[in-house]
Amino acid sequence: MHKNWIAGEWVGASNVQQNINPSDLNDVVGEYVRASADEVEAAVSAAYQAWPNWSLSTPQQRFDALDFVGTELLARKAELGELLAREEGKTLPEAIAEVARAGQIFKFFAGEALRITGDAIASVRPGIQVEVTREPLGVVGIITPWNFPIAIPAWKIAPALAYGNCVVFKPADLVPGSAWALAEIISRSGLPGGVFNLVMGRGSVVGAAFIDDPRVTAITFTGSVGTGHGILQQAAQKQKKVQLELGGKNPLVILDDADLETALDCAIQGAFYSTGQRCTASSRIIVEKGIYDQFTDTLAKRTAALRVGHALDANTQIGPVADASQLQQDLDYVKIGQDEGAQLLCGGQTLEGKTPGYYFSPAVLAHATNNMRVSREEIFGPVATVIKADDYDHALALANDTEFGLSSGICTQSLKRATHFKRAIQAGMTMVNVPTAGVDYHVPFGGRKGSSYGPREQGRYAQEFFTIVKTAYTKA
Ligand SMILES: NC(=O)C1=CN([C@@H]2O[C@H](COP(=O)(O)OP(=O)(O)OC[C@H]3O[C@@H](n4cnc5c(N)ncnc54)[C@H](OP(=O)(O)O)[C@@H]3O)[C@@H](O)[C@H]2O)C=CC1
Ligand SMILES: O=C(O)CCC(=O)C(=O)O
Repeated sequence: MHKNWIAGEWVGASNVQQNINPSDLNDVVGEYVRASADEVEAAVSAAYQAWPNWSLSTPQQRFDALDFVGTELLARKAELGELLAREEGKTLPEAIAEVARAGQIFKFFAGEALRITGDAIASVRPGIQVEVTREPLGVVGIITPWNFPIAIPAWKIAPALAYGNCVVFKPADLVPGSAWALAEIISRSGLPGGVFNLVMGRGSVVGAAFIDDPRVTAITFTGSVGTGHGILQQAAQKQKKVQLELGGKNPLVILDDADLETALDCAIQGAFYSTGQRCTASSRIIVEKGIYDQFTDTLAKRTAALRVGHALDANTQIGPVADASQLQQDLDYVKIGQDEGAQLLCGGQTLEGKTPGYYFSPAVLAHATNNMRVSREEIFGPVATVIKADDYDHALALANDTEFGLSSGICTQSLKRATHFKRAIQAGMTMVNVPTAGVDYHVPFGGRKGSSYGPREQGRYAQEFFTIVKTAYTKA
């Protein structure tokens, strides 16, 4: 049985939940203890008490702990990748790559702990020196979703610790296994007790309890728009710092002059890999009218040929959907799209696997318009709409006509159009001849409009959220 890590000890025995493999519903990945409200309280207390000392820890101490975690994640990526694939349904190569990404993130932020800098600025008054420094926030509450069970925790926990904060971490209830494995490595990394705490369980119990606690200074959350907005309201009343990464309805624009193979690769990778369960997925494919029919026909043929199956099967390209409710959501949206007048060219159905699981064939909804619900709401599955554009200007206008603004992309051979698109698209990230999903680990990640709130995650920009600035004036 896998317990919670609170104040430097493994605790909890009651309220055990089973972690079920979405590729094989008979496979129990493990048993994990859900934290009680008292245990959440204990985790917050431990973090709050550990913080004064940890905030004064040396960059070397922080480097050593984070580097230890990164090294072990990289060394165990095959084993932990298998665990991740079993609990979330990502294919084994995708899962191993995600564990490696988590390891690289810990290594990156180990280095960042050594690179914390400030400014020395001449005062406008004589004899005074001004220093601007970055200080840790205190206790940071971390709430993560199920679709990246180890990379998203890594890119929140590693910077929080690197910049001297203490952590209370609540992973998604659906995928506690990778989070527990990460916490187990962190528990051996040399951090003093209470600096890092794991509290598994339902968001409505565990997450809600620490958001209200005045000792938690900041909350970083990735997940759905509705939950994110609720957390923001709750936390803002207590004047907490909040960072939200929410949904996307990411456009991939394909112009007549695009290299067709590149465009197809970008569309299939971006829309369907990782079973489309990425906030960066290319869920709206906007195609210029000159190549619309050829592109759409080829896309449908290639999508229909994708091999859906057990995440651990070497032959599988698309793993199962994460759970029954997500599967139902995908099926519902395919029906909604058809009812709205989009044409289902392939997929959109449940499939029988060799084992009982949540198998769903990737769906292409062609002749869609941008005002259909399937083009406006996040489906979070392997379902893409294909929308026809009259020309580049029309495609750009369609791409920007959304409440979201996370990722975006264009496939074109025109440097002029690519340059214009990069400037004019209203999104936090944009890609030229590269899929909208699958980002680097050392550069900023985040969106505009309804997709994000607060400073960027990842790369050195992460310090904007995880530190607070102090200005000191000294007269010698
Ligand atoms: N932008 C993104 O990366 C993601 C977007 N989504 C979108 O969200 C939809 C639903 O997915 P779902 O997993 O339910 O997303 P949620 O937003 O409900 O869950 C994200 C995290 O928030 C926690 N949580 C839920 N309610 C609360 C609360 N009241 N207080 C504090 N924490 C809370 C969850 O816990 P628990 O696990 O117990 O629910 C989970 O850890 C998807 O279909 C997709 O559209 C989902 C995942 C990632
Ligand atoms: O596309 C990626 O690499 C990251 C996607 C992501 O963070 C998400 O879906 O939550």
